[in-house]
Amino acid sequence: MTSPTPTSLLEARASKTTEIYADPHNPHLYLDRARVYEQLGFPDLAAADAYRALSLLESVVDPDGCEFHARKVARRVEGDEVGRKHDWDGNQDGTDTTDEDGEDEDEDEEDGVPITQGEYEAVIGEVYAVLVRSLVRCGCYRDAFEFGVRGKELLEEMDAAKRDTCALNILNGQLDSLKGLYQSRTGTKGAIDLDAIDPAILPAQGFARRILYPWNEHEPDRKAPEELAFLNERLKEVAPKCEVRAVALPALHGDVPDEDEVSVQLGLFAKENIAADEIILRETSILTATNRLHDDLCDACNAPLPDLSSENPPVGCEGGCADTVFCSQKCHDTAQTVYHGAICGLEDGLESIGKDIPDPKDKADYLYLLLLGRALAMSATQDIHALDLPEVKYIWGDFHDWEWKPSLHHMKNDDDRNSNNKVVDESATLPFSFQLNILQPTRFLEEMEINPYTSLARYDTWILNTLYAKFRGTASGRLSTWDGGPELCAVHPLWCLANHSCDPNVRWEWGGEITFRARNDEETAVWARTLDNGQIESRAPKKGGIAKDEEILNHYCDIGLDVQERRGWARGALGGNCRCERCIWEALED
Ligand SMILES: C[S@@+](CC[C@H](N)C(=O)[O-])C[C@H]1O[C@@H](n2cnc3c(N)ncnc32)[C@H](O)[C@@H]1O
Repeated sequence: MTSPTPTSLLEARASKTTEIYADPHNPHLYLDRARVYEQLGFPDLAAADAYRALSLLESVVDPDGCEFHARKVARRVEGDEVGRKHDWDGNQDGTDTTDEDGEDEDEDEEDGVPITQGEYEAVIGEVYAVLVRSLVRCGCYRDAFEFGVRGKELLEEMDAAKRDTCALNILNGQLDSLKGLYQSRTGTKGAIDLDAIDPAILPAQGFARRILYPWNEHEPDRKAPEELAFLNERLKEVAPKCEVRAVALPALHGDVPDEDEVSVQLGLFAKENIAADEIILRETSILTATNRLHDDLCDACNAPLPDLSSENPPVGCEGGCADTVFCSQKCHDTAQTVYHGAICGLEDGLESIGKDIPDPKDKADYLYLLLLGRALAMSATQDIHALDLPEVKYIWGDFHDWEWKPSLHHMKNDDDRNSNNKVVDESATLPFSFQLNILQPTRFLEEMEINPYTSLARYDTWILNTLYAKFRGTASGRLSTWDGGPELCAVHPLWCLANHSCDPNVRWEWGGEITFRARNDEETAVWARTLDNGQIESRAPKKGGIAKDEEILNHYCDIGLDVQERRGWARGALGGNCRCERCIWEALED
């Protein structure tokens, strides 16, 4: 047997995906693709496929409790044999009904033959083993533990002759390592029963690789002249004195980044001199999300709603959604064509997702989920791939290069993680959890009355991960005046092209629209550092205003903090420690 190569694995992934599009309720295909993803070093995508296989298989033993039923596409071939529509090597026969996007055009829910009890028994053990092993590899220990216990119990209850002992051994091994993790976290020692473990002690959030997937054909070459021209056309409307240009920034990835390495990205520049205090950019966005329930904010742009008694009072949804209110007729009409059309009338189910978050620590992560929900609604309403939405396509995802790392798939638990529960793989910087990347997005689709299996070409997990990577690199957030927690976030696709400096030349403000205003003389940063002899040295602040061809520099953290604190706050948004001129000078690194 020849060992797999990245090329052969990518081909296997592509052909399995084609098979899935044509046979979307077949759990065997998801299990097959999960195995390929494991070998490719994507345990997150493997977990998502294993969970799809599991959810479909559950319909075999509990048909009434499941909305979607496991079946495989069949055809009548010579001799009345029932077989697959596709060969295992991925070649399609002439009966394919999928369109370009892989969506089934005839959508015949009853297409195919049901998966039998025998098939269920043959694969359920392996499905659990792949799911649990993959979740452990991502660091999603809590869900890995819960699925592990469920799978173990199920296999142990099975007739010994039918039991998959290999899968049971894998589950036991994974549960043992989770026990070890639990004991190290609780300081307990000695033998411990599984039912004595409180899963809430185990971390639920792990990490996935933040990369441009090798099969992602939606990412534009943002530095190509025609793409820059397109962005500049859009920018003319919101920032007529600014221009998007390519710029070489210090590469910040990695614990010890190479000081000479640069990352060529985009940035905003002044096309002409700009006076202090001049507002140079005004942008509104519809890619917004709030976790406030039944709020006094516009559903579309999240600006405060006008008074009921005002000349232009708030506008209710004409489709009858009681809690969906807009600040103006314009926002109402835009919403219908941009994101609300596909979800109009479905608010009861959708409202329950991601809003009422008990643990304040999780609020920011759930805001990203709500932003994801908005992007799904935009994609469904406009009938366009979410990665092709103009609000999404051109924004920065802070992706690492893809390298095939088969070693990732032999990862053990704690040995391969650092103390922050982070997989020691430099590209694994995308927060990933079973809830936020697998379960809740599926709920969104179901509440939107979209079948998550037949719509995979539009809403597969790698697409959601790519959206999350883009949102986490660019969204701005607003804190609640009530409890100080995050309550609003939005992506402003042109505003977010501005890079960071701890000596910025603009301030930003976000009400209904987001603005950049050129700093004046009183607002530019004072540089100060403590020398080895304890003396404080400072530098006079720059003049306000921005000269032609100067880069527009935003600030991703409070510039009044000292260098270490600033670096701490901005690290997430920058992907590493800030190395702007002020930081280098203040940290005595020059
Ligand atoms: C919101 S985006 C800014 C626009 C981005 N340069 C683009 O091409 O779209 C944030 C990313 O820009 C880069 N960046 C911004 N300011 C930087 C700085 N001062 N030094 C290095 N990288 C910076 C980081 O990669 C960060 O993840």
